[in-house]
Amino acid sequence: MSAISLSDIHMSFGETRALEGASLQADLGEIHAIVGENGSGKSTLAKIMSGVILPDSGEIDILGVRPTRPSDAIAAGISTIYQEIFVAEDLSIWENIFAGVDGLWRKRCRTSEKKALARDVLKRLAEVDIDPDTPVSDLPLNLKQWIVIARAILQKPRVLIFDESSAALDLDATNRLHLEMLALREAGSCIILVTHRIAELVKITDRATVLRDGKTVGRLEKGEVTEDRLLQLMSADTRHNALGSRARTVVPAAQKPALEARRMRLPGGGAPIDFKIHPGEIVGLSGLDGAGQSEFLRRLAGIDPAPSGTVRVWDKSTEWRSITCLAEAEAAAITYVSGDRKKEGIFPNLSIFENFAMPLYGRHSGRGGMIDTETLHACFAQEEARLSIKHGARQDRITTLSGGNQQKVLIARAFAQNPRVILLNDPARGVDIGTKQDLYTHLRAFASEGGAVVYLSTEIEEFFDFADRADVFFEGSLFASFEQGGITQDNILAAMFGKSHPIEFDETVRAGGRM
Ligand SMILES: Nc1ncnc2c1ncn2[C@@H]1O[C@H](COP(=O)(O)OP(=O)(O)OP(=O)(O)O)[C@@H](O)[C@H]1O
Repeated sequence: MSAISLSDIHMSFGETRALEGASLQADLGEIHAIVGENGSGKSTLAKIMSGVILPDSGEIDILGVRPTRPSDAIAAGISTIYQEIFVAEDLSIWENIFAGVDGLWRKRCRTSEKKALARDVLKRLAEVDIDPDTPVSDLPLNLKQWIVIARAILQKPRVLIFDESSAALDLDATNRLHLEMLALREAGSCIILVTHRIAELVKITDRATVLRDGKTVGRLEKGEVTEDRLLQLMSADTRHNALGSRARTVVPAAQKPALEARRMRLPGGGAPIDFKIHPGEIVGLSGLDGAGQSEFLRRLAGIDPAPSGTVRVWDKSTEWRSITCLAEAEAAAITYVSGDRKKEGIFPNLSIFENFAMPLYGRHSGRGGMIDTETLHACFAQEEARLSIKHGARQDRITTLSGGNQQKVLIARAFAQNPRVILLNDPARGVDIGTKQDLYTHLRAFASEGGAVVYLSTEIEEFFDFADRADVFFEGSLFASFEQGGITQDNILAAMFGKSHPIEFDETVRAGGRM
């Protein structure tokens, strides 16, 4: 029998059947992926393995234990890194790294040792040398993600479950994470990997279990884990496999840009940035973490002020209008979708519908401030169908949705605002491959009707056949731009590292480690 065995698991949340006959068998010394569309039950299965929720029925044996509480799982050597980044914002880095595992360390480890360990592990994982007393609230999202990963790895787990936990990491960081996973596998641990980054998964996993609508629909052995096979199993619908390439957008020479930045400098950044996007164009933004692309996008959206330079839009009635704050961006029909939904996207205490409708209330209210809920519900129905949002009742809290479906609500909200320019900051984080492709289709349709799309992604593959141009940031400035044809993995990777020509990468690192 396998070291990890779950058979015929059923689990419902009220009316929602999250798992309906899911099974998984994995062994120590392997990397095992759980794959499936948004809402197919992956996180629920991961939470059952971690003792966070108890299933309604089914057989469970993980290293001889059936965890009924998180502490059972931890005691048996099972560590989990969840999709949402759980850190205590008011505590320091070292306190966060040792939070919850203090009982395991208290007797053996003094505070000074914990601080030293915390500093060392972050040097290795995140390649930053940072004071372990720094409050976590001051840190960017990717460092918070590393803290959570460090906490799990320091427990030397026998089973380590990653639930969509590389989603905040850039390419370089993901490669380092893969090396950690491979080292743990070598040491005899089992890694359970839940991810939508299919290309990455194919490189690193030994076996895969595929879920569809809460059921296990396939188990793939090493040689069988291919992108095509996974897609076939994940979705009964074959439409996702037919993704044609995008015809190049030809911008008339005299056309005014939909949005432009002139001589913009980023805080602590490098050379001033000149940027233009025309109606009908899709521009991809990328770069290693901290290279400035995210800061740049936020300034285009009017969220943060630029230390120097201007952002402006062309409007037939007013001619040029500058954007210096959110209100001006909204008035100019610029919408922004954040990939950090927990921090700046969702309102966790509100319902699914309220999260969608909130920015639309002003637009759909009549005399006396009465909100036209009927129209808003019709808008919701349209977007729900467009993005296949899987949910229970509309009045349920947004937090009852799977992570990917929460993200879809935010994307739906942006579309429903009838923008002229849509700015997306890694929007497909945690979104399944089928929905990603649907999202590209909708963005293309939006562009073909004259909209402009700026799309930041940590996954280079997202730009192929999709973007008209890919702009790559390096050390706080715009370093290189590639047009269709030049948008290749080698060109973009080289520019991310500040090189003008494709670099010879060590294939083992590119593939995620030593196989
Ligand atoms: N606490 C909850 N209350 C109500 N419904 C829930 C709850 N947790 C999960 N669900 C529902 O169970 C189903 C499976 O959710 P789960 O989070 O396991 O999916 P997933 O495959 O991990 O999706 P994703 O890829 O989007 O993270 C979804 O329909 C979700 O809305």
